Amino acid sequence: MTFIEQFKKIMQDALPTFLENPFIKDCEAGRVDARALYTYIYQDNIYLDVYLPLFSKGLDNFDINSESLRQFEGDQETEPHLMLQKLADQKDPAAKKTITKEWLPATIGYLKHIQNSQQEGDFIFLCSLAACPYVYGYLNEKMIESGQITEDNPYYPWFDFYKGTDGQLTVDFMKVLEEQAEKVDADLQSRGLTAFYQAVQFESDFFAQAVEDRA
Ligand SMILES: Cc1ncc(C[n+]2csc(CCO)c2C)c(N)n1
Repeated sequence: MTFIEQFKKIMQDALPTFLENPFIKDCEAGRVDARALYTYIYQDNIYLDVYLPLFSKGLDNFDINSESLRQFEGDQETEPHLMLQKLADQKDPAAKKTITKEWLPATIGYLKHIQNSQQEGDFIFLCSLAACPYVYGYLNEKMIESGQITEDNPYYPWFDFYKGTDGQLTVDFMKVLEEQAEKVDADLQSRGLTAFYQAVQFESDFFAQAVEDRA
């Protein structure tokens, strides 16, 4: 298996975990839990404040200038957040005042994981950064393809957004990873896969924590 095939295998194996995730299950059922959505958006803003500058650094390390990857610099994901916020506003705008302003555990854990990966070197760092685009691109595409999210689902625009924008992003990111993987030894490759695997788990925890925070 090539390095990228192993990445894909990790993602495929993780898919059932995402499909059982309470946040994703709400989406699939078209259920709107306003508080969970406001919490997700709030935590995601915290996450992106730290992640996006790191993402830029990760790309700089390898002189990556692909347009599809660079377009995310400084983009706080306003568009997808507004899609979820609209659903929450229609359902229960008062829920917004009840969300916690603290950094939740998966937000902290995920960001720490990426920062620890950065300490381990450029290659491991890049692997840990890859889960963010890969999970959203893969999961959202799969759920639309399989008919789990159809056009009449209120979350359809959100799923379609990531499916649409991240197809090329994932392709470009994987190309860079494959090129870099060829330059490192088997031990580093395996540590890179572990860093990616752990980041994928944090993506799932990140969704779930928004729902688990229900009072
Ligand atoms: C926790 C979390 N993970 C992934 C994304 C999606 N996302 C954020 S930036 C970006 C492009 C660069 O990786 C993508 C796909 C998110 N919003 N929140």
